[in-house]
Amino acid sequence: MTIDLPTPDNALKIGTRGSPLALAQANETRDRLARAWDLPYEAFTIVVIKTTGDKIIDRPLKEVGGKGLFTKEIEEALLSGEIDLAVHSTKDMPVEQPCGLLLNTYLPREDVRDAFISPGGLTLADLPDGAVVGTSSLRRRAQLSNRRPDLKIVEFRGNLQTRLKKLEDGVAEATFLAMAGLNRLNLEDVPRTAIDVNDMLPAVGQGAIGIERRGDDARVGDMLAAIHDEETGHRLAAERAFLAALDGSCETPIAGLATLTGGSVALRGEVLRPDGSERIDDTEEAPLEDAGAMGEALGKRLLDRAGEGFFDWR
Ligand SMILES: NCc1[nH]cc(CCC(=O)O)c1CC(=O)O
Repeated sequence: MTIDLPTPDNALKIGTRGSPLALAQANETRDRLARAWDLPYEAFTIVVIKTTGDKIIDRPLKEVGGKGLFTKEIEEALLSGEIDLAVHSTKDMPVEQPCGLLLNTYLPREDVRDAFISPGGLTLADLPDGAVVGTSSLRRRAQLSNRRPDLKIVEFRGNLQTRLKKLEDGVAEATFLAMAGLNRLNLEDVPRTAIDVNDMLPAVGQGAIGIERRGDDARVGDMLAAIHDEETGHRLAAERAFLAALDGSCETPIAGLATLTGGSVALRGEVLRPDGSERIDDTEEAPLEDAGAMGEALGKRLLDRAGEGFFDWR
């Protein structure tokens, strides 16, 4: 295969948000591409793009509304040719991409678990009755309310550093973060305990870096093929088809995690009422090639069992 590789004079442009986590993910992508194709770092430039979600930091995202708050400007830059590929946290990605764009390259997945973060070194089970916990995630809020209706949950937005500062300031006694984010930022000092996935099922796509590109850009497609992780790809095919069937937006508490055993993919999915008063979960398994169809079937089954109005606030 001969492909026209980028050079320092004609560098490949990698688009990303500007948060420390987003930059770490863009750097990992650049490192893997440089190694896979034996290119110098200078053959890539990292282009930081500010998204609507980054600009609005004082309101819960569900009030701002809509999907793609963290992706719109980045996808516009891809379509206009301002960047050649975009690096995302898959968990933040809508299930469908705009016409002309493809999201099907995934790097090897990090730890998928949520972390319980408490400066006092507490675990979830130790939290005293009525304790205040901060989170901006509807899924975590619903899962926590389901297990511990006694806790008081407060809104906690901002990037990882902002949230850690809020804990230091005593705004809440504990919060949750993805293990993947802590690991990618080498935040060994942050007091955390990893939560078993059976106690708190992660978000679809959690821990996976996804790379988006123009569908007609064969050169970038070839370059990305060298760093794609097949196993993560199969897991994400199941999880994202599950999410799509449930019409998951940031307004619905949904969790889902696929694992591979031998030649098959197993998926566990969960939906909750926003107030945590009810939780429905189920599992399904299929051969690898049926990952998408299986995910969709499980999503439809949960939707059926949930019935109309399940996700409404009350
Ligand atoms: N919604 C923000 C977000 N998107 C991805 C991650 C963590 C990294 C990942 O899951 O890949 C986080 C922060 C968090 O949930 O703690």
